[in-house]
Amino acid sequence: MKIAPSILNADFANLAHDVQVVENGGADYLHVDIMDGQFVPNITFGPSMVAALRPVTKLVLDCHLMIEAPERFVADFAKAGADILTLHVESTPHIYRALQMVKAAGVKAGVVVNPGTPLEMIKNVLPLVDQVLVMTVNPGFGGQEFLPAMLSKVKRLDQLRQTNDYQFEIEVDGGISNETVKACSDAGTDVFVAGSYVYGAADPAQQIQTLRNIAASND
Ligand SMILES: O=C(CO)[C@H](O)[C@H](O)COP(=O)(O)O
Ligand SMILES: [Co+2]
Repeated sequence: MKIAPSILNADFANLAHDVQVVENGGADYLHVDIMDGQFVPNITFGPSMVAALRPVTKLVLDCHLMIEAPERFVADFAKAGADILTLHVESTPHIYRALQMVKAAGVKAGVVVNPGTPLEMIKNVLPLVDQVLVMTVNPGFGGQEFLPAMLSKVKRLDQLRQTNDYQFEIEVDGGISNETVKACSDAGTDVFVAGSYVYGAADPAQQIQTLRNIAASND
């Protein structure tokens, strides 16, 4: 199981410090939310943020690209030091080619589906990817409510993976907290993104530990 704090909810004026806090607190990935104001109704940052983060952390940089035609920026994010590039299937008519570009750049490739997008849309790229991200909120903002209907999507994805011996990890993103992490774990999730639950608390390291404990518990 992996915990991936999202810097969307960190203090941007003290980002290196906030990254250190979750790295020392046992995080596995650092989730970097890239938004372009087109694909989603919000703007964050681009490859220069990834380049700035690279020397200050050993954490895996798990970059979630919420941008139109992400294939335009694959080379820039790879050069900046991204470890995983996860692309929305809804963001390009050329998802297969875009994922091939990610892999050719030596970066792990992920595909992501919005809550309204069926798994049928990504069936043909499942043999290609290292990670499948199931959005458990509509993308664009942190602090939204978890959508429980997405649990059946995670379960079906896990079944597809077992039946076909696919190698990808399943990640969930949006509304992950002490109240929702266990259901996601039971459904077959490997990687848990958490923004406001981790950074909205006084002790982010404790929050990471709590998520890990609850996800791994047997009750
Ligand atoms: O991709 C995202 C939003 O589009 C973020 O990763 C996600 O919302 C994390 O924030 P929170 O845990 O507060 O829901
Ligand atoms: Co995200």
